[in-house]
Amino acid sequence: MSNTAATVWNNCLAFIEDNITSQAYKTWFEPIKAVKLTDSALSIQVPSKFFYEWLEEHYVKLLKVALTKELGATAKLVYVIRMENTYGNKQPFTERIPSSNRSNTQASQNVDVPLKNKSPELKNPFVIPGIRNVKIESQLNPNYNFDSFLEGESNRLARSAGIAVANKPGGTSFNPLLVFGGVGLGKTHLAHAIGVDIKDKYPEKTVLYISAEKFVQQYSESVQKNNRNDFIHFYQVIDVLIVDDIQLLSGKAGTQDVFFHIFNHLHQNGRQVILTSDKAPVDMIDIEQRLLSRFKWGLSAELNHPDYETRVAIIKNKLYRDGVEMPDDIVEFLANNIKTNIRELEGAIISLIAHSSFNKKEITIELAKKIVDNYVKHTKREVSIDYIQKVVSDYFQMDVETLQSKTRKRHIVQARQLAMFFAKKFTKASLASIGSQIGQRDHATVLHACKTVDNLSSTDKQFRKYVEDLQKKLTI
Ligand SMILES: Nc1ncnc2c1ncn2[C@@H]1O[C@H](COP(=O)(O)OP(=O)(O)OP(=O)(O)O)[C@@H](O)[C@H]1O
Repeated sequence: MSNTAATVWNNCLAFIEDNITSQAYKTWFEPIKAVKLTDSALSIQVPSKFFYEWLEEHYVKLLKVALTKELGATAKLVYVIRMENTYGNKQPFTERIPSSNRSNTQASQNVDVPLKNKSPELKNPFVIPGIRNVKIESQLNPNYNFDSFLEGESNRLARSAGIAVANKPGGTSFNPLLVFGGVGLGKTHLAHAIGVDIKDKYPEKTVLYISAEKFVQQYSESVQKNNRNDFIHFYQVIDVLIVDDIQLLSGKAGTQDVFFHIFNHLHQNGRQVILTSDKAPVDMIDIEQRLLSRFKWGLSAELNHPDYETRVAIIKNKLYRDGVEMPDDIVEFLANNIKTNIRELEGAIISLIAHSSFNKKEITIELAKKIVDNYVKHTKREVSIDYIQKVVSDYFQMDVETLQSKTRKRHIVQARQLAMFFAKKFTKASLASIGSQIGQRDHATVLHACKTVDNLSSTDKQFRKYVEDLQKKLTI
């Protein structure tokens, strides 16, 4: 019986399957098709250039043994790269690899290099050593590390998950790790800290930090320059991908699609993905469902507002690092007055130090009050959920515990729903976070409350008056 491409390849596959894990076999060998057999050269079709690079880097020896068994010592393997183009063109196409790619490899003398753009086939991988590891600048800020990221109740889960991921990137169930929380609460700092720690522990790993904004921009440039595939390949070789402010992909269907493919590739290959967002996945809008469900695969860890002790610790740590001393009563004053944004807390400290050194004045409580006024005025618009509950409870002459209780009494339910409605309106907190702060309810209850308040205010005159009164009280 004469050999055909299919029979030779099937025999090779049987041998390969016995020698690697079934996951690797499924991922890297099942998608391959044998397309041609001439003399002792077997052509196999692979779905991407990246695929070819991966085979060459990881399985070239195994392929050589398998093929030599079938076709003898002169066996040759030829790759045909056929891309199923999911990014616009409907037709699949066969990619031509420019010869410059080959000269990048640590080539031996007798490399059989295809002429530039002449042939879509990469000949004889057995004599071409693997593609060199590309060096990618990680874009990490070394000052944003775990030592400078102080632990408190508000960030314990996210910080511990971050440390677990850094110890074993891609090897925990926190993949992706999604860190979410309001403005200035440390999402970027924590994301960098994980990357910095991974780089310390695993210097050979390729780590990349990128803001979602930059990612969107790079993608649209790649579309303009018609090199989307290079863009995708670049991201597919990364071991640890950190994307900051992922909510910015909202409404950008093309970028979401490409990110979906990159994400799947990384995830399937055990690489680590770390994302940050100003919202919980459940609150993200205009993000495709299939992508949202990927975000929920791993762990979503929230950064909450820091409690008083953590705020004091953050201030003291900053002063210590800047070599500045400040009386305890001023530290306490700052911690008591700037509660919802660590960036503003840091800003107040910097302003205070600058004022006192430029004007050569002592740091006094009066100066602190003046400076904090700038921030508090600014933050006054950011009403806290505690404050909303207090105002609503006072208005209905009940205490906050009653408002939060499990009772189904109509006027208490309405007060609770109003508190949820205003919390959604006046704060950046997620539905889940509002629910947990107003009587331990879930996000669906908060959503229902918001809809009910909307409906009642357009149909019930008395109820509309409640909404208007409360709105005034909360915006004075
Ligand atoms: N736990 C912490 N310990 C020490 N510093 C912190 C902590 N959390 C945040 N910071 C500091 O607060 C500032 C704001 O943090 P960061 O920029 O990471 O916030 P963010 O949540 O990414 O904000 P944004 O929503 O604006 O993107 C940074 O200077 C950061 O170092």
